[in-house]
Amino acid sequence: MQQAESGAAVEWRGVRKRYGGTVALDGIDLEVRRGELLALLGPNGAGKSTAIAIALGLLPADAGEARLCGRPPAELDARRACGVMLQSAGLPDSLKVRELLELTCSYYAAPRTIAGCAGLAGLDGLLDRRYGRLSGGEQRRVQFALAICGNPRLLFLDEPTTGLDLDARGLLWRAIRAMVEAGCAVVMTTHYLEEAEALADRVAVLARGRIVACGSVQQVRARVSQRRIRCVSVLDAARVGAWPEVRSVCRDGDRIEIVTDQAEVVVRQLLFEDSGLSQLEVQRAGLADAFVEITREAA
Ligand SMILES: Nc1ncnc2c1ncn2[C@@H]1O[C@H](COP(=O)(O)OP(=O)(O)OP(=O)(O)O)[C@@H](O)[C@H]1O
Repeated sequence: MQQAESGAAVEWRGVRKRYGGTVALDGIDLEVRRGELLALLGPNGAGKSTAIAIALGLLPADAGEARLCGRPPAELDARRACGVMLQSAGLPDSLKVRELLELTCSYYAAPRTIAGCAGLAGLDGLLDRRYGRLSGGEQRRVQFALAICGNPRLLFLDEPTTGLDLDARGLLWRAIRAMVEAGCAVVMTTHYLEEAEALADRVAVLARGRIVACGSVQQVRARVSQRRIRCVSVLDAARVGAWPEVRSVCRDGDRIEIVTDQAEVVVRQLLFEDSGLSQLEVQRAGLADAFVEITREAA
């Protein structure tokens, strides 16, 4: 199947969706290209799953449209180019992992080998186990293997690492990176902002059905001027918290941590008031800080 003329693997153009009185998507425009991972971020209920469901043709848009590789999502060829890992899978409990993989591979013209899927998703040793007897994290890895077994050119991952331990999460990150390097376009939702920071080429922040920030992780971080100051100090946290430039302050043992938009002013004041202050660090906003700030503004 040919790629869209625009080069987008998936695109949303003016997409709106309401459920009764609830506006889930309020006109979103977004696209993801081959070899690019877009992290779709947003608080609960922001509209992320609805956006994915519309792109997959599982839900109709009220207005606007989504395209997969330039085609309407309802077209079988367009959907065959996609791998999908949604939040709930509804797989039959009684089938063994190998059987699930063989069955799913059989839908595709050029699937991966079972061993290839198992290696990427960390399923070695689980292939002859029944799906229903696996732990939640093991089931999530099987769902990932099913999403990639057709060698997709476009991969939708809705909170793929929820419930995974650190090793399994690391393994999935490596597999996702390998897919992107091989030219796959990936749309991933996650509530783990360090995951978006580690994997995403671009992030889009949804709030109340609108895209309120979109760009590289650096660009989104740069949207907020916040800095975090950490130091060992005897100053009273409540007193520091009353300075007009300080947004928040907390004490952890002998250390205090301050969030501010005016780091230089606050650092000068700290040093002026506590000559014994030590271990001073100033850090710019991380993606998590930017996310909190941007979604707070949107609310
Ligand atoms: N079938 C439905 N009927 C009514 N309202 C719905 C339905 N599905 C979703 N909604 C509402 O639409 C809004 C967007 O939901 P959606 O599931 O897309 O959000 P989300 O960003 O994926 O949230 P989460 O992070 O919690 O998964 C929410 O207010 C939700 O309650």
